Amino acid sequence: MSVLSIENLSIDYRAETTVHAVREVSLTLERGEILGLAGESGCGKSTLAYGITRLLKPPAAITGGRVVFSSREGYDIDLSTLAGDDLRAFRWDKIAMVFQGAMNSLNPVLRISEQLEDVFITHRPELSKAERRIRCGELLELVGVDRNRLRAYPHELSGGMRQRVMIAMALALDPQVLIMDEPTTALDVVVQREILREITRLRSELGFAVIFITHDLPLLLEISDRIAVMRAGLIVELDDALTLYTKPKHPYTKRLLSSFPSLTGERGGFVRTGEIALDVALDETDQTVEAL
Ligand SMILES: Nc1ncnc2c1ncn2[C@@H]1O[C@H](COP(=O)(O)OP(=O)(O)OP(=O)(O)O)[C@@H](O)[C@H]1O
Repeated sequence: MSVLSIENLSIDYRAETTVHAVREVSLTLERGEILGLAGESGCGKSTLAYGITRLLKPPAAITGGRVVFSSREGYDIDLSTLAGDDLRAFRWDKIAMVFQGAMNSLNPVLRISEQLEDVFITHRPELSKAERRIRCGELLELVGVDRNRLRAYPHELSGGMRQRVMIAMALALDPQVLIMDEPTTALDVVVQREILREITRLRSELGFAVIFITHDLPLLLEISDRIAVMRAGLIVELDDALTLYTKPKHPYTKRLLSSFPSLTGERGGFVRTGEIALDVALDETDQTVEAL
């Protein structure tokens, strides 16, 4: 059962010359799956993410296609029919996003509690102050941050913790889809692994689907159920992670795979076989830390 269906979506940047950044992309996101979107810089990954959520600003324009959301309650919404407040509400409620460097978008002069509470004040006005407080504490603990950090200001938290706060904020309203664009790229590798583990755990616990965007193919092979490979605005290959790794069809996918030595070396430690692969990778990072 799909939760999101992208049908022939095309997006142009209409600057001095027109760039066809996304070209008739069709994809379905199944309920509860992690779909990885891979491809080198400039291939259109972020434009696609912004297009799905209709966060594009001029000179970007959707020139064709549509995105349909199928709720777990059983109704469909064509996102192009939403505008203004409806669209904003929809974004937090049903589809939430975590973008690269999102942690830097926390307001430096407000405590974490105020920023988390804001989401509830705006979208769940029926909650009492006490209920909001409880929810905020629960949310922080959900992403592995102690609830006494609610009183902290952003600068008092590490980058990894701030990114966890952003993930908590994205999950506040129990969305059905989470779009993550390079959410861990700015973090060191140990923190990155911890956060990825958290995302896969939360996905199993809460059942949301994820579109995970990164140029880091080894990382995608670990965490994704399926992977779409994008090149010059087109999806050139889409398959389950293991098949894509073991039997890539498109020459570009083969090239992309061979550009990561960790994938072609003897160890092959990055091959995804579910949680175990992630644990192995984590153990390896732990050992590296110990060795240091
Ligand atoms: N504001 C803009 N005006 C004109 N062209 C743009 C604009 N933003 C992006 N593009 C072009 O659209 C194409 C897709 O860019 P996009 O940022 O979506 O790629 P990406 O795969 O997400 O890259 P990265 O991983 O570097 O973020 C590129 O050719 C880029 O140069």
